Amino acid sequence: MKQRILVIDDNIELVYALRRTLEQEGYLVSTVTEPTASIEPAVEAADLLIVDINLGKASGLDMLIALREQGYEQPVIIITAHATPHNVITATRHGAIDVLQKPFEVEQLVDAVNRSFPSTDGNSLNLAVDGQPVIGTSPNMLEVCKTAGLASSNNLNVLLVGETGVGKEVIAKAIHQYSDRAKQRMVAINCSAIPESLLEAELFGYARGAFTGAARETPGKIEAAEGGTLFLDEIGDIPAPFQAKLLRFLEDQTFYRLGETHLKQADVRVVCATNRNLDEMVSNGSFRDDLYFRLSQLTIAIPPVRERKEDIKPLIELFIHQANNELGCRVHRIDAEVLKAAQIHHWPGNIRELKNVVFRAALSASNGVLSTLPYNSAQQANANAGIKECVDRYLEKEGTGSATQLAQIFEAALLAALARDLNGNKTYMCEALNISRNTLKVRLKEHGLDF
Ligand SMILES: Nc1ncnc2c1ncn2[C@@H]1O[C@H](COP(=O)(O)OP(=O)(O)OP(=O)(O)O)[C@@H](O)[C@H]1O
Repeated sequence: MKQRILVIDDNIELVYALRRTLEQEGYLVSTVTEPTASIEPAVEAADLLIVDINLGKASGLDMLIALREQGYEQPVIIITAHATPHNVITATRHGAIDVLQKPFEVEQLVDAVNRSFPSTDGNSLNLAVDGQPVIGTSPNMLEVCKTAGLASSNNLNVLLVGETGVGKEVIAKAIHQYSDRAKQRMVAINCSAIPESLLEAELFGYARGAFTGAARETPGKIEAAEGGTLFLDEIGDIPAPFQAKLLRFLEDQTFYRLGETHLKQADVRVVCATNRNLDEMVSNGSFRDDLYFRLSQLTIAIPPVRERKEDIKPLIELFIHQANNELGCRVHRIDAEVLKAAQIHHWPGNIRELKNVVFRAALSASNGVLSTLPYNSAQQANANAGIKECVDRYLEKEGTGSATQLAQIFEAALLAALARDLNGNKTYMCEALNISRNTLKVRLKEHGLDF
């Protein structure tokens, strides 16, 4: 029997095109273009829904939530021109199996539809959401938000990995805020900031007199997070003895306060983060493999900012707005050339660095325009953090390569550094390199740096 698809979108041309495509694929398609009308009968008859978020006066997300509340369990694919983290996480949190950003290729939709049918076994993806002003509509962030949505709908231990400043804590908060535990607290511990001897007391709590200075009975972070989420940041930095204790706790969520003999039972969801390479640490024996497997029931790799170029402009706009509010600056915009340079900067400190740089620039901006970005001098010294990292990565992955390959890596790093230093001005870049504009364009394109 043919599968029935219901398309809900107020864009008549798009609905027509989708109907044609899906019918050619062998599906039976019905459509709703005026979502104010009662849609339940049409939903009832469908095996899969394709829903736009912005339906004029109505919201596809509200509709999805309402349908779920009424017990409609069909798979839903969300299509939207506004794939913001909030929208993506909310959609996946409420059981959308995919979110496609408009404009999309017809094949992408057909692919998503085809994938949805074999998976009507109750294992469809649910993802998590965040209540923070989280920027990120790049394809890479879309994937992160989808997995965060999945995480928010279950209790699996989550491991967030990514370079410093990419937003691991932000995503941890998102997972918590969109989960059923949102009414309880998310309690964070920065494992690298606590002396080894105090980690256990901090996490499990202690009885009066359990150690010198333990003046009164004190609950630990696990108890503080009861019913909510425990966020263990910098998990790669915990010492071996503590790894064993944490593993024991994760096995059945029971623990003793230090100096007590009464076993306590916890109900917390554990989310961890690290910028270290745990795989490597497991291989060299500095991180227990059993703990690693336990912590990484769901792993979310958050890409560095340089792999989320589409997000840089909205992030800068957000930070300008924040600088205006928090520091009393009066910045209206960033100069177009400066923005271009920012979009190809290496950003080793990721979003944290971007935010600091924008705040500093906002303080010294004149005429309401950011006309330069004061990149960190430490990082400038490293101008070529990029070069070192590229070479290391290259040598790691590829072994020793040919001189030509290495030259390519240096060329890419040189172009990126030059574009940054010259604020993305191609005329100056051509002069500096003594090459034509066309050659510059080709070289930039070849290295994925075209702007
Ligand atoms: N998607 C985002 N949108 C807006 N701001 C963000 C986003 N992601 C991160 N930030 C901001 O960037 C800064 C760094 O984020 P966060 O602390 O979550 O990074 P992290 O990966 O946990 O860093 P570290 O590895 O150093 O612990 C914070 O000020 C945070 O608010």
